[in-house]
Amino acid sequence: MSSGTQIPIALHVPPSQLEQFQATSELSIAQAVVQDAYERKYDVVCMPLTTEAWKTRWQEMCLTTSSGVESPVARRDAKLEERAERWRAGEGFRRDEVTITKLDEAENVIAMASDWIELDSPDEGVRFDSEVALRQEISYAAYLNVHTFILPTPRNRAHAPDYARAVNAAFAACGPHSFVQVSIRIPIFDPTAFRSSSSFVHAPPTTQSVHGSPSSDFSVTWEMWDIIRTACAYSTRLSITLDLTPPLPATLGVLQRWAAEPTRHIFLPASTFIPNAKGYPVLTKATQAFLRDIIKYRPTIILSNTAAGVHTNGGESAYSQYVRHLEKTSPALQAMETPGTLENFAKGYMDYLQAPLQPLMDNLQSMTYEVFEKDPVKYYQYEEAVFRALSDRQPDSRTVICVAGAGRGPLVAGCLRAIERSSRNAVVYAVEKNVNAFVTLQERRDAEWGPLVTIVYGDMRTVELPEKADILVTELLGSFGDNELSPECLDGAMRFLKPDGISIPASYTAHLAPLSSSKLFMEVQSSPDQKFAETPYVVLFQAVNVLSGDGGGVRGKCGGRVQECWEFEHPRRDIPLDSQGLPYSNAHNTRSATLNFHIPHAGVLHGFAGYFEAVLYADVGLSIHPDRKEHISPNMFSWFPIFFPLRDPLYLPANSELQVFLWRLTDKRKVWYEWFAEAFLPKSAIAIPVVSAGGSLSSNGLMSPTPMSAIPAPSPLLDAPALGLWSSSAFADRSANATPRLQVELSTSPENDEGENGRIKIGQTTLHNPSGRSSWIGL
Ligand SMILES: C[S@@+](CC[C@H](N)C(=O)[O-])C[C@H]1O[C@@H](n2cnc3c(N)ncnc32)[C@H](O)[C@@H]1O
Repeated sequence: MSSGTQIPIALHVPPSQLEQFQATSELSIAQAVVQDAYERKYDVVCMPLTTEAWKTRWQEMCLTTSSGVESPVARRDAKLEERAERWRAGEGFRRDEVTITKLDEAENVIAMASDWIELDSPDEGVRFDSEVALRQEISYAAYLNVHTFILPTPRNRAHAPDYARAVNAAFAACGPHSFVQVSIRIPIFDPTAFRSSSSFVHAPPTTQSVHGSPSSDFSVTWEMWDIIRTACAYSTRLSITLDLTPPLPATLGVLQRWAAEPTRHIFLPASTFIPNAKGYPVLTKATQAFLRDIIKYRPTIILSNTAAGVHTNGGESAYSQYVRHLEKTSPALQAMETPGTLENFAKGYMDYLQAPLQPLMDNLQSMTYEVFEKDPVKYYQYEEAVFRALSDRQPDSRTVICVAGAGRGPLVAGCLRAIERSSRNAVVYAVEKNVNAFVTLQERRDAEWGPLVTIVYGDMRTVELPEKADILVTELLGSFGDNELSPECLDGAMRFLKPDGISIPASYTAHLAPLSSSKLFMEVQSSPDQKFAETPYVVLFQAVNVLSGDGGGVRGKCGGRVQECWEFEHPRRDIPLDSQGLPYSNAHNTRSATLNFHIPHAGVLHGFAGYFEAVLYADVGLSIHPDRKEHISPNMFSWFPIFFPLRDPLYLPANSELQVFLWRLTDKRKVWYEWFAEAFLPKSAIAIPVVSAGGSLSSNGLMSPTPMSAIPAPSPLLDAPALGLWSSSAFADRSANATPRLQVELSTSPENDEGENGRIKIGQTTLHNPSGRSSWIGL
């Protein structure tokens, strides 16, 4: 058996191999199969629930004609028809038709439904009789407490809804107290390779044989899965057994979509392995990379046909050993085991929806501060920013630093270290409105900090300081930058900043990407209250897929994979202020974004991922932007992304465009977000092949680079060193109130410009959270 941390490896025992096992006085056939697998060092057995005897009886009853020949036209024997009718009325299995009869035989067995069941047969009669057979099998599996029941591959796109409806009905057949998990065996692509050349035909036929046009589209099997899980209302008891029998496509975008689905098992036959130079079984580079990544979800790997000598060297154990090698060298699993990484820190938080903090309205607990303070990266970046700002000041100057929202004091300590490193003359004021944290600040002032630090209790929007500050240091940032009301708090704190004073952070931006995730959608839907589908959450994403691609899309009008929504800059000197130095209204903190995303592969939109990036000072910053964080603030784990859910999923075909509208709105008491999206299909996309995230398929089917007609705006932080624009001296030359970031015009190609007429509207979401009815942040 495997150790607790290893992923389980199962042995697939097909119906033909069951015959090799004999029942003895001590062991039933099922027990003999399981014992044999243990001896061969497998953890679990994957075997059929039924025998050949059941197949034979079903075929006799449901397919055979009086002449014994399967024929749609011949008249059926009246006796057979009567037998079939009695069976349809609810007759069960005979003892020799099932492989398992006792509860203890079912432990450590993944059961497979009869592989001849054709819920999507072109023949209506076969479909209905297959459904009766499935109900019988699944209710028997539930009776025996089988934990997982794998259904045969859907083979016929044209009848995928028939398959889906039958699966949903089968769940009901198990009864309300069953926990049996149903897994659909799905190849990543190319169902034609799986299409049985001799589909059953019921007699007499009631419909014409329709298979739908053969398609090599990578999306077909995923589409069938999407129909099934939608018909089953995203049941948590439904999962995927991903069948890696056909070779994997090389385009990552196609593979990524399976990461956003509940893939619990991977079916990996010996034939998928290729021989290495010494004849040992190994996997192609694409399959290796795919498995190394998906292994982080701890699927059960079902190995098949490993004893058949498909490869000349290594023997049967070489396949499991190779899987273990991939597991050991999986970067995702390694990161989870390495202290100091985000993955290690957040092991228990993956894909869990958390309500964002409201540090302005609520007083944080000491435990919450304790968790923040475990992240050395954030505090180092702040210290470095203050150090650079101090170093840019005259050596003989006196600097007043104000840390507003000091919490338990880690930024104060960072400022003191920066003062020492820069050898500047400076004092620190620490402002905090959390009465409880203020006790900790008093303690640290007395025990650690001494006379350089003055602590002030109060709200930075109203408190008075004895002198004005040169540098205002705050960390009021949420996962989306402004969602913990940093803009509003800083408006108040600007009263005590000198006219030429600076804010750390100088600016922050919010970024968005369209996201698919069954898991997150199911979590949101688990509450009937619509409020939960209109609330942004903080989530560490794992089983998700970003649906957008880079490259402008078919019309050349789309932006990048992750797009910037808006920006806040501090200090902002263009706002009229009242006699107390406060803005008259909060209107200047409203924002709106209209973003156009290219969707290269078909997918289901479940919501949006939100990220932030902040310029602290010069080129020192913080980022959780998925493509830039590792360059700007590597291994920082203080913030997880934000998730804006959708109330209903929105299907997006390959090469579609998604236009997203997001608003940050405000009244006197609160701030809230509203969101809405529309889907379009470019007219010219209807005739073109699938375009991948990183390139396009040319007419000969080979990859060619995508023409970059629209480029994403570069990061102000990332691009700074490369362009040499934001060195400290270059920044010092800029006007004091300008934020150091680049403005880049998005270019579009006029020859592709078809205007609004160039695309057809295909769908939209509802408006989420109108007037902040479900979620808001209190001022
Ligand atoms: C995210 S915590 C950061 C704490 C600390 N600076 C750190 O980095 O560990 C934000 C802190 O700002 C405080 N805060 C939020 N709004 C404030 C306001 N208007 N006036 C004073 N303090 C505020 C909160 O109580 C909280 O302690």
